[in-house]
Amino acid sequence: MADTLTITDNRTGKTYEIDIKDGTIRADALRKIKTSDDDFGLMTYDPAFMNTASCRSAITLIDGDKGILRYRGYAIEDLAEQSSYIEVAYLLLHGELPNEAQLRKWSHEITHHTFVHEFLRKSMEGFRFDAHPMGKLVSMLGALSTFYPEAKKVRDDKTRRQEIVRIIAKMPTLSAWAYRHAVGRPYVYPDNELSYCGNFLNMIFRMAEPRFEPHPVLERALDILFILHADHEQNCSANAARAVGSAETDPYCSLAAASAALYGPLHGGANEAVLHMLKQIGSVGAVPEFITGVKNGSGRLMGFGHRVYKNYDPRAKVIKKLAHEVFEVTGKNPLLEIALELEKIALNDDYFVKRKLYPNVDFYSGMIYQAMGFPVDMFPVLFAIPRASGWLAQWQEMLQDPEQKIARPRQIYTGADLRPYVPMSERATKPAT
Ligand SMILES: CC(=O)SCCNC(=O)CCNC(=O)[C@H](O)C(C)(C)COP(=O)(O)OP(=O)(O)OC[C@H]1O[C@@H](n2cnc3c(N)ncnc32)[C@H](O)[C@@H]1OP(=O)(O)O
Ligand SMILES: O=C([O-])CC(=O)C(=O)O
Repeated sequence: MADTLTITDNRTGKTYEIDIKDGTIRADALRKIKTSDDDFGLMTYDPAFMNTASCRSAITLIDGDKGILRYRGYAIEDLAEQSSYIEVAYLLLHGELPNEAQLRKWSHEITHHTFVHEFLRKSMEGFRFDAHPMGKLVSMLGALSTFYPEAKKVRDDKTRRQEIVRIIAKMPTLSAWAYRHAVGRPYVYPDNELSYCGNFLNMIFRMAEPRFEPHPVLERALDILFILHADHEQNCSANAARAVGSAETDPYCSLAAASAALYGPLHGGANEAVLHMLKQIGSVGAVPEFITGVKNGSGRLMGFGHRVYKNYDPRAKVIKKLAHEVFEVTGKNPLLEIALELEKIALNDDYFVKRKLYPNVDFYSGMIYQAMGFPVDMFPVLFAIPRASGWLAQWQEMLQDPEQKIARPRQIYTGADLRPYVPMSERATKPAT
């Protein structure tokens, strides 16, 4: 339903009439009301785009107040229970669940692109022994672009599909090699007989011939975690993938940018930060004092809070339940008790209740990864592997949207007015900084 909003600019006294449709003001409605060359028109000031829809998307729906997450209309809980990560990746990218033949073809294609060029394996050797695996992954994704110059044809449907398959296939290989480099063990090549997660676990943990045999509960748990992490609409890293991709940059570099965004502790790096926080707290008895510190500004409660969810993150609910199933096999992660106590106290504390701060996807996932034997610095990498399918779905949708243009927000200029250049001899002397 169309409606009209009348706005008066206090500075110029001009009045503007703006069309609103379905609760949304379109930016072109603002642009069109520019009345003369010395009129800058109207602009929205929305730091971090908290109230600005940067795109239209049919991929993922979040209802943050109700704690609902759906991929292409399917509830995340149903997908976690009944689907597989490879099927979900297909769903995100194609819009529909695959039939049997489509799934077979899709899995086959991905399985047969898992190998990466030997030169990349060698370039891993250039990193320091203690390099963070996420730093290595970001670099390796950028480096991959140099092996596939044809990927620059981003407007070509066939090329795009080829690169999508390659990236989903190669993410586990690069990630596993980043780990093997850190621990000084020989790299394990992909095994095309194995499932997506089975192959990844083999490349990570294999110590002797013929293969690493994961416990089926743990292999399935990893697959469920991959499903839960696959997409999350316009989060910081998807936004980075779209923004960089909007310049028609190739998908490897666009995903390197997305991975760099994910690396941050306020985003995908939070799973790593949660583990450090729980270790630092050290005991259930120390939780109340830690919470008091957070309320007094000592730092944030990592794994809590979300830009969109003002209710329990539905992924965290599934992960919390999954943690108990995993611990039946691995034994309980001793940090679980501290996490449960943190959640209990926070959810009953006015500070967190008033701000609607609940556990997010990163709160419990790390405890599962740790129980499976992954080192803490691999946690953001474990997030990036499945998120690649979401980034690629967002990137593809952006390129296919005829309304999408290069990402280029405006600004409110707060600097000096025009002033004459000051010769060096007339500048005030200040000590060099
Ligand atoms: C996969 C993901 O990316 S999920 C998110 C992972 N990140 C984390 O877990 C890090 C901890 N959480 C946070 O830093 C934030 O909640 C974010 C970054 C996720 C969301 O941030 P925003 O939507 O910008 O919320 P904002 O920073 O404005 O916080 C709103 C209020 O809640 C407080 N707050 C938000 N999160 C937390 C937290 N985890 N611990 C303590 N206080 C918090 C803020 O201090 C602020 O309080 P104020 O109104 O008194 O100033
Ligand atoms: O949506 C967000 O802002 C962060 C998040 O939970 C995700 O990317 O999974």
